[in-house]
Amino acid sequence: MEDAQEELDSVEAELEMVEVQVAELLQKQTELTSRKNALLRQLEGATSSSSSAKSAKSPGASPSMSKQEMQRYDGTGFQWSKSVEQNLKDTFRLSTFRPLQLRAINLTMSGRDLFLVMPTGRGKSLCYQLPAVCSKGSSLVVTPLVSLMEDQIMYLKSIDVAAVMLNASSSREHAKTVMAGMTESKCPFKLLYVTPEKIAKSKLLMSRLEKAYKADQLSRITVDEVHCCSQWGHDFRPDYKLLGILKRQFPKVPLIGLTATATSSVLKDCEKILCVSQTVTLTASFNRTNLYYEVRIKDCDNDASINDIASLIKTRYKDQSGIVYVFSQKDAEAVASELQKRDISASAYHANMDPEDKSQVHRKWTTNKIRVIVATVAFGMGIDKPDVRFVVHHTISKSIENYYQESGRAGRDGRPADCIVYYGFSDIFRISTMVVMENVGQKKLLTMVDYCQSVDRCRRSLMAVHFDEVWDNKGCGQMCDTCRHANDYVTVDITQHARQVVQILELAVTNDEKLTPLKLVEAWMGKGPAKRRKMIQMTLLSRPQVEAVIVQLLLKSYLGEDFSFTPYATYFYLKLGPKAALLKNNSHSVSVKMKSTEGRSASDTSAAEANDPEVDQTPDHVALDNGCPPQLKQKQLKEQKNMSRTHGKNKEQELKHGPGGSRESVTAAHVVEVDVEINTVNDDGASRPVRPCSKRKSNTPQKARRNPCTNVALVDAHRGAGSLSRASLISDTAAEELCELRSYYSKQLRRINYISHECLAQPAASGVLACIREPLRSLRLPRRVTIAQTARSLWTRVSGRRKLLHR
Ligand SMILES: Nc1ncnc2c1ncn2[C@@H]1O[C@H](COP(=O)(O)OP(=O)(O)OP(=O)(O)O)[C@@H](O)[C@H]1O
Repeated sequence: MEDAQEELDSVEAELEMVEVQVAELLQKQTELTSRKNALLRQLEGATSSSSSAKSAKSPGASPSMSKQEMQRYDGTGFQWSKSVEQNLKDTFRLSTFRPLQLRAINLTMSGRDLFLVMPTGRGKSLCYQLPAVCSKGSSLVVTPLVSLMEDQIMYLKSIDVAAVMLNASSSREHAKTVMAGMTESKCPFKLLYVTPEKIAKSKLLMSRLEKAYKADQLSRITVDEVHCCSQWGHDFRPDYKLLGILKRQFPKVPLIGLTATATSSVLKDCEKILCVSQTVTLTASFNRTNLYYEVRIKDCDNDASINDIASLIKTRYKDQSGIVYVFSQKDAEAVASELQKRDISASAYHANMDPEDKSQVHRKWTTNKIRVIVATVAFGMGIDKPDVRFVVHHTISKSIENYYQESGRAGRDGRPADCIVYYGFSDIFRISTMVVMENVGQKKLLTMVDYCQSVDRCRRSLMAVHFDEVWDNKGCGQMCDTCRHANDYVTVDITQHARQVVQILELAVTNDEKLTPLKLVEAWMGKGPAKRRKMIQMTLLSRPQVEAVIVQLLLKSYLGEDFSFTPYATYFYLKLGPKAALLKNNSHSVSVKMKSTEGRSASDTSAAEANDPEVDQTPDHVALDNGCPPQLKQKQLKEQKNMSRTHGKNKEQELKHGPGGSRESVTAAHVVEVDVEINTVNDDGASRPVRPCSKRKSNTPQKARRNPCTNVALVDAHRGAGSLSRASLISDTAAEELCELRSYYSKQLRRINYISHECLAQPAASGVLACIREPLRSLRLPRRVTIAQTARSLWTRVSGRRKLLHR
């Protein structure tokens, strides 16, 4: 039995090692694959004729159109060209086409099926509205939202283009007139807007479309927001899945799908769903050069972020129009009311409002009677107010596509505008529970989190990767916070922190416990049951740093997500991720990029101020994180000042390389590193133990952490000058722990004493004790270890000696 047990232990140990190696290889594979893809994209970019009009390609297996053939569609020698030109000027009152518009119009007029991927506000609508005006009969336009239809119809009416819509709330009378008109030889309207639900549910509509098709009166099928077809798209709508019927029934009618945010895999899916093949895809660069992108860290105190937003609106965006996006209907009401309290003309907008109220709010905002609209994502697609100077996200979006779409409401007049997102730790998990049911919801959310967490990569480059676009960082033109503060970050080794977090989660597994992100943060910061506190290594990082480390570990798969469902709610937990085992390997390290403490905060300049010589752009303060709200910055600044008073010149060194010259730490709040020596040396060179310190109740670990620097104590003030080089700066918390450890150690010593007396059956004699005490006294623990490691190491040695005695 014993042999079997022994072998089992060794097999298990070996297995563990193999698992670590497998995980390491998998990590390597992921890195290599992503590098390979980046290189392939680079090569593809170098060979393609990309410009602002990036490419014309087919998302499916169908062959792409040749460059020459494609260029032909930029011309004006088609039979419809004259009419197109004339209507552009006379009907739409525009003088020239924007990039890709003419190509798209010529392609659809020549009967090709087409996907047009163009950033928000670039003018996709013209690419189906102008052909509709220039064609016989009417065009069918499938649109996801009634509000979108209303906007378009309002606009078309204003330029005298006849357009109608059919949706669930259309009266019977209206529906009858529209359907009758569809088959007339001179159709009374040029565009018919319908929802996908109408196509799926109205047999009458389908039969009328059939008649119109046969009468050659159905000129085009337009699918607006075409990404909604795909289950991989961010706005997947099941009824869009049924739109394949249109191309199956009316194969000769050209289809044009429009979207601002579809990746190639989404388009592939759309192609299948819509039953089109040989589709030409025109992709314009996603880049909107007039938008300034910025990420700010959201204070856990909601008031602080509201104050920050309010102050932005009242100063930087004084008298300007903008949108504040929020997470929920409740947030929309609350944030709008908070802004109103701060004398800002703001109104809420969300799906649960009365349609009449929604229209009223929208109208007032469009006519500048309300300056700020505080909205959920219900307010988005099709909003075409040209002078939106800012789009602030009070909560991060659920994906990059969503963020791009929502922030894209800004600056549609081509003038500078700002897109600011407030990124908060707890918001990640609120959204996570919301998107858990979505196909790739978690993955998309983490990409958005990665966008926010990034301190070194251009925000545009992150979007470019997401939208499969080859990107040159120069294209940003310093119009994002990371480019504007390019060297404002340091690389930090967080391996030890990662091990501590993993240890807490392992302990939770042992105790059959699940930890929410908040619980994990608190546990790591030393809150929670005393029993747990004793068993884990508490961190001295500040709360924002703790949160940043945890998010990084989640992004890097050292941590994973776990959900539990009740009939009323979904709960989010953190668990060990696939790469957690790698941390068992001593040679494995985890490093991340973090905002350095030096330099100007990203939040200090906007798109408008970027080129303003009046604005002072010299570094004026020390920042801890990406553009914290001023209140938070002040708090952190205060901490830093305290710190610098204590540590003086060492701070510089520690910020760059971490305590002791290593690259361990990044911010001042993290400089309390415990370097324990149980024995200290007297002036005379004799070794003596650390004096027990009296327990001070006021110095709870929490309090000590809140003000880590003011309680810094020198372990032994009586050290001689020679031993000062080894002196350890430890906080009261650490000193307290050390005292506890010492008393524990003494108890063990007494136990050994007792055991040794019993075992050796000798009268109480100092000789036995001396033989243990001396080696114990001379224990010199390695530098740069934590208290818990010290305790473990001590205990191993103490029990080793006890075993010796037992023999
Ligand atoms: N060729 C052009 N010249 C000048 N302005 C144009 C041109 N084409 C479109 N616009 C204007 O650009 C604005 C945005 O156009 P449009 O609403 O079609 O954008 P979009 O790409 O559909 O955006 P979204 O995806 O947000 O719906 C409109 O005000 C439109 O009048």
